[in-house]
Amino acid sequence: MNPVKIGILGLGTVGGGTVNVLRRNADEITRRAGREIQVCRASTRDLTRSRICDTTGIALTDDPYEIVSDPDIQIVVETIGGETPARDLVMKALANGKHVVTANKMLIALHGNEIFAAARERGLMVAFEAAVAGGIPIIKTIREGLAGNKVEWLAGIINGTSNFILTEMWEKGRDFADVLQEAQRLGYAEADPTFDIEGVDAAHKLTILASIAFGIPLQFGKVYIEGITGITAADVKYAEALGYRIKLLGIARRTPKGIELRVHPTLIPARRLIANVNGVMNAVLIKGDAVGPTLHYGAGAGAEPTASAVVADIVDVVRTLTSDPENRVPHLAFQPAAISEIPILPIEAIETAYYLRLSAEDKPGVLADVTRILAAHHISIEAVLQKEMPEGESHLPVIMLTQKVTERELNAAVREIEALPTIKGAVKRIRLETLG
Ligand SMILES: NC(=O)C1=CN([C@@H]2O[C@H](COP(=O)(O)OP(=O)(O)OC[C@H]3O[C@@H](n4cnc5c(N)ncnc54)[C@H](O)[C@@H]3O)[C@@H](O)[C@H]2O)C=CC1
Ligand SMILES: N[C@@H](CC=O)C(=O)O
Ligand code: NA
Repeated sequence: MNPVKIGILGLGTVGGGTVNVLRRNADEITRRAGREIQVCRASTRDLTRSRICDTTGIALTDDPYEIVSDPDIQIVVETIGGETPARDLVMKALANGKHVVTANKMLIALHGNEIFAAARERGLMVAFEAAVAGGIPIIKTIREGLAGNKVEWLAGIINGTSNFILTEMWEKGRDFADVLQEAQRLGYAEADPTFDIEGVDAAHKLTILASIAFGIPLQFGKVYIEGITGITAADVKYAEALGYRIKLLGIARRTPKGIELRVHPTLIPARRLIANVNGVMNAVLIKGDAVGPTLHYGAGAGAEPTASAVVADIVDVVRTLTSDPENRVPHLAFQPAAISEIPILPIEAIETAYYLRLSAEDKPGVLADVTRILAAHHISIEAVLQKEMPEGESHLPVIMLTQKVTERELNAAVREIEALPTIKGAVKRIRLETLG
């Protein structure tokens, strides 16, 4: 049988890694797919730049539109990233009858509904395993492996760059900006790294996970997003003293009132496996009603871990080239007509426990005022940590862990605490989840 011909758009970290894995494991991959896979063409913006892969036998172009309209290409692999021109290229590839494999979470989170509809109309596949948690086969796990469950909630460390930064700050006390530069050098970060550190990349991935876990449309605009830029080395140290680690988590939870969708730094008990997921590694904890909690761990970014997912998708597409499109696994796990509009809750309605850090004057009665305000808002305190006065400072750091409270109630209490003359500046708050 003739080889299946593929064209790759973008030969950077992920595109280059994909070529390397396809070449190195060609025999194994052919045995699995049933057909030889041949990368015929690839596009890259700068044809003269050195790259991580050998391009012998691959026709290079700086015009990706040539590839999506090439009648010989059966599968287009999109590893350019971003919205423009990726969206247009993917839509054109589909219009030209090509299956698509993409690593682009932004594209799927923002335009997946439209892209999958176009693919369905033409009986084509759009595979996106690399878009969430890099090399962890999490899309396949939820869509197929957990199909018998009602998913209750999931919580994931789904941005490798920010986990790398938090780990280096926690283990080595390194500077934020310094570690971010290293993540960029290693190819982990997005083209615009603010997406990583401000939680946007994790929110793109959470949008996709929530959709396939609960059978809801992709709704990036409804995710509450808070990144890690406000986390200081002191917060990491205080959390540790209380038995917690701080991780950037994406959380999606089904409640009787609606669905929580949120990305924010979170204190997690240090004894939990997920609290010990460090560096660029990702992990997704999923609670299904039948299976209970399952934890999925692996590299969340980097050339070959991500290529592992891209190549698996290519193999999936090749295997199904001859099968009836109607019988394939639906893009968003649920049958298109069964996708339902369960409401997404606003962040004020969500209940969590909190870590609060305040700067308080060192005199009697100050803590009593704070606890009085918390009690008036029915907020119970789980633990208090009072630190020595830092040198040259006029106020003491006081850390409190609360029990669960709605964000609305906590905001009201924090406003009153911040208005106390004995409290300096803003009260720092980080949400806390026990994930039990
Ligand atoms: N780097 C990683 O570890 C991971 C990246 N991803 C996703 O994979 C995609 C690619 O990321 P990387 O490989 O890291 O990016 P990269 O910057 O290393 O490579 C991008 C490639 O696309 C080409 N390109 C960029 N803009 C273009 C344009 N306007 N027109 C034509 N070509 C263009 C560049 O020349 C380069 O070859 C993104 O969607 C990213 O979010 C997903 C998982 C992990
Ligand atoms: N920038 C992303 C890359 C993988 O999706 C990350 O750091 O996780
Ligand atoms: Na994945």
